[in-house]
Amino acid sequence: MTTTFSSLPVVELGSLGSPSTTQEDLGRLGHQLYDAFATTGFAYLTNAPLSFTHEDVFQLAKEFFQMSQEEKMRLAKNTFVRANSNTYRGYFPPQPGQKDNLKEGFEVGSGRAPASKAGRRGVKFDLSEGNVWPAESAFQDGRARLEKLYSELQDLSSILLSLLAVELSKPADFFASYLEGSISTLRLLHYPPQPDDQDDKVKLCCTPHTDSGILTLLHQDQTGGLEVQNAAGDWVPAPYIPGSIIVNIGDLLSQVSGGRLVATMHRVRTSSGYGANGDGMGRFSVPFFFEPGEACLVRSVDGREAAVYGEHVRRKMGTWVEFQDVVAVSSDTATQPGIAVEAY
Ligand SMILES: O=C(O)CCC(=O)C(=O)O
Ligand SMILES: [Fe+2]
Repeated sequence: MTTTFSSLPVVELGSLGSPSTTQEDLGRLGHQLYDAFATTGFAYLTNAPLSFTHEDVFQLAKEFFQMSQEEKMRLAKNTFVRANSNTYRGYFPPQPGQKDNLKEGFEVGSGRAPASKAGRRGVKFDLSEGNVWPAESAFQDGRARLEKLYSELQDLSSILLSLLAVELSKPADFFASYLEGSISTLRLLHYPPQPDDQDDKVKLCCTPHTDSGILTLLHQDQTGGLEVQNAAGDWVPAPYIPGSIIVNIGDLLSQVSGGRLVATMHRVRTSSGYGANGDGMGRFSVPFFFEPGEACLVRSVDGREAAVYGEHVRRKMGTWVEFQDVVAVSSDTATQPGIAVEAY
């Protein structure tokens, strides 16, 4: 159960990167994380052991979205460009019909070659497919930087999960099987600036939802707009705190914990301005979704719930805006060669 929190707790992770960390330090961190996820479902993490600064991450996101639309559409999922074979990884353009979810994104998986193509040919969404990348000339060493960021966020998720396992009275390696063939997703998001209508209605660029999976690590820029719902139904702002990332848990981890931990509703309001940096580019965020392997059998700590992870994703996909039927794309993109404009 969430509480009537009015701000998100802050968990200081500095000791994780230190060679003198003791078991006691780790135990303390585990308690703090458990408390945060049991009451709020969300926390700010400070001093996370990442080699990337906040600026590095958003520099990377901006470099990606500033590429030409043509280069980005070359990476579009085949929902948007019939000629492309990527079904699950890659670029999705803003969909004008999605007024409260207006965003473009780029999704990257582990990049590991899938064990076998058998049984995967012809599936509508291949959850284990490889990544697609912009041309080196358009994105310089962006691929290497994204792969490194992915790997550091995967390692951090794995450490956080081992701390949580202990809090759930399980061995620290309780979640180790989730790492085998893990299909975690690193998503770059850009919410383009929106016109400032002169009325009092709340305007959203990401509608209320809970994350569906295990653990999310979110980098957000200084624009603000992220809000988290407390037990009273109030939307509590979760603005960027310098040097922090946000962590929250998804529906599946809530089930795994036997309901001890909560997956909390959140949304993003559009800001009236044009992004915190006054650069007129809108808002950027970079969520990383820690995910088990497609074939991973996910069990609850008290042996009740069980789901095969890939099946869980396929069940949830219908609720993800990026995978809802694409009825139209903008006329700009529709006139590009090779782009199919039709429902699937
Ligand atoms: O953009 C954000 O800050 C949040 C995005 C989000 O909640 C999501 O992609 O699940
Ligand atoms: Fe989310």
